[in-house]
Amino acid sequence: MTRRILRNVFDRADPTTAIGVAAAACYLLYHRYLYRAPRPVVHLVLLLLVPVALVSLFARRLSVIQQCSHVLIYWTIVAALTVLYRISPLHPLARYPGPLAAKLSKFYLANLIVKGRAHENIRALHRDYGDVVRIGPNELSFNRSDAIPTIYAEKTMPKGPYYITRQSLDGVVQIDGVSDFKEHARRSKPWAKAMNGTAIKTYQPIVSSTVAELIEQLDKRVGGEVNMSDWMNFYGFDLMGRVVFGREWGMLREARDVGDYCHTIDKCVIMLAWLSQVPWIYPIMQLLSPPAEVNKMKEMGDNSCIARIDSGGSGTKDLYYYLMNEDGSSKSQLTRKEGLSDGVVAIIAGSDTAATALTHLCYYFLQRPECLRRLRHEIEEVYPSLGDELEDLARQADMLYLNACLNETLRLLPPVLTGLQRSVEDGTGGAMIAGYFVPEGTEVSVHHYSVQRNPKEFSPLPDTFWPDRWLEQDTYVLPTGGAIDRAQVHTNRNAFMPFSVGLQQCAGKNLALLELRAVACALFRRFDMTPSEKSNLENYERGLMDVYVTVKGPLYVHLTARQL
Ligand code: HEM
Repeated sequence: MTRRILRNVFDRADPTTAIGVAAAACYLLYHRYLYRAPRPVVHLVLLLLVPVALVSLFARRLSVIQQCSHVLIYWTIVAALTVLYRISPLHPLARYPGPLAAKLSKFYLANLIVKGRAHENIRALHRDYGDVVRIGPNELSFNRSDAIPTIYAEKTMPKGPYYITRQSLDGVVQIDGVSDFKEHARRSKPWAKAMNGTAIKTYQPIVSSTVAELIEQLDKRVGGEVNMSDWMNFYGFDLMGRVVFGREWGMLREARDVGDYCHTIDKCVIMLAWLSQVPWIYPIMQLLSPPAEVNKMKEMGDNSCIARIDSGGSGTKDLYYYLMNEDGSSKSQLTRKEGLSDGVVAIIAGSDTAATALTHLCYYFLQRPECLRRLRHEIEEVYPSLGDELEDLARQADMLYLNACLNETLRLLPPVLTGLQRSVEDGTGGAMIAGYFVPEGTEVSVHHYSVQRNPKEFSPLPDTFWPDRWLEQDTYVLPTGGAIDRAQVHTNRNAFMPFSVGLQQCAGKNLALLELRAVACALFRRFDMTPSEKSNLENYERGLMDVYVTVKGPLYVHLTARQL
């Protein structure tokens, strides 16, 4: 009976109209419910099974070629409706300006990522279009410090679909991809314990001995040419291996990228940053076998974590000791899979970012040697005896000029340049951000590379390395010459967010600052640096790739030992 009715309907219905109605329904489903990275099976059903099944119902009236062309019509209608709606005045973000290509598709941002220039491109968009720019069909970028608390600190906006790449095939999410606030609170508890004052004190001897090894190696290379970018990577990696698991990578000792891990991580982050911009592709990619680099990165972390978990703990108070609750002092416990996943995060999040910040610091001192001389003066004042700066790291937290130099480096070139996407959740009715109404279902972020160079937040000379802006003084001498008084210097600390802000900010900030200060004090006290013939300082910034974290090029210098 039903079959007969259906046959009657399909005998009378116009195939093109039927396919058009089905395509419109498919579009509405995607638009209303499925725009956030659905499972591959949903694409398969809606984009393949539905049109193929539909044309097969008309098989008696359509030739094979006509059937194929009707499937094509279906796809074209879905695509056309998507495009038209995105650029129409009916779209909830229609009032926000931005390039046409960005309004049409996330491939616009993905393309910027592949080229590595997203940080500069988005800044240019803010210059052209204003403080709030539509950088994706459903995405806004803010270049305003008053957007920071609402987006990051008020616990109302969870992480956006960008973070889908933090999810593994078996459903475990790395801590930096956990969007539910309650679940995040559970996952971050062990991190808080691993980064409190007591834990940090236990890491200090490890930091000191790793810095000492770096210095020893650089000492052997005095008079020659040294790629500081490589050496900072070796340091960052070795330190994280030791602090996190007590593991020896031996990069400083062997003066090379042992296991090719630094290089592998760079390749992985480029791939993941691209995929994060088009999150609907990620579940499809997960069905394929992962690229060799991803396997290698996973293997590197897993090898260290599995050995540690299986041995029942080492008893050494390193980061993993706290993370895995090896002393049993905490009620909440990460599962084995969560422990594996966060162990890899610790290595990657901690090694690469710190190495990048230190290389940038060297770059700025090459540009402004007078700043280096002033820092050295402060180091020698705080540590009159050589060697103390390696023994007593606690004093470094209060070194005003040192911290001003680090802030200035992290302001101009934060190691995480673009990203930190959050969502205005469905069902909230939208949100007011910095005086702008943002409808629900919108992804938002503050572009910290832009906001940290915004003249309304940092002036004068927002693009110049000028550590003095972080100091409280009555008068300031400008790097361009001339003096200005305090009222003319504007430094908005609330616009400074290299570690992000709020509950989901960098879990390793305290350790990061400890290691940055330690290297700066020991390195610049002992060595002078000049750019080598191979290094073209003007091209250094142009060579940086913004792939969420920064992939940096070489920084060649000549090292000279100072008379101490
Ligand atoms: C200069 C060095 C560093 C910088 C600039 C930095 C920056 C950041 C930023 C911006 C985030 C927020 C990411 C997001 O919301 O998408 C983050 C998260 C994180 N960082 Fe760092 N980081 C640094 C060093 C470290 C170190 C040394 C560790 C520790 C091993 C670490 C561990 C983490 C973890 C676990 C998260 C995720 C936190 C969460 O989602 O709760 N970072 N970092």
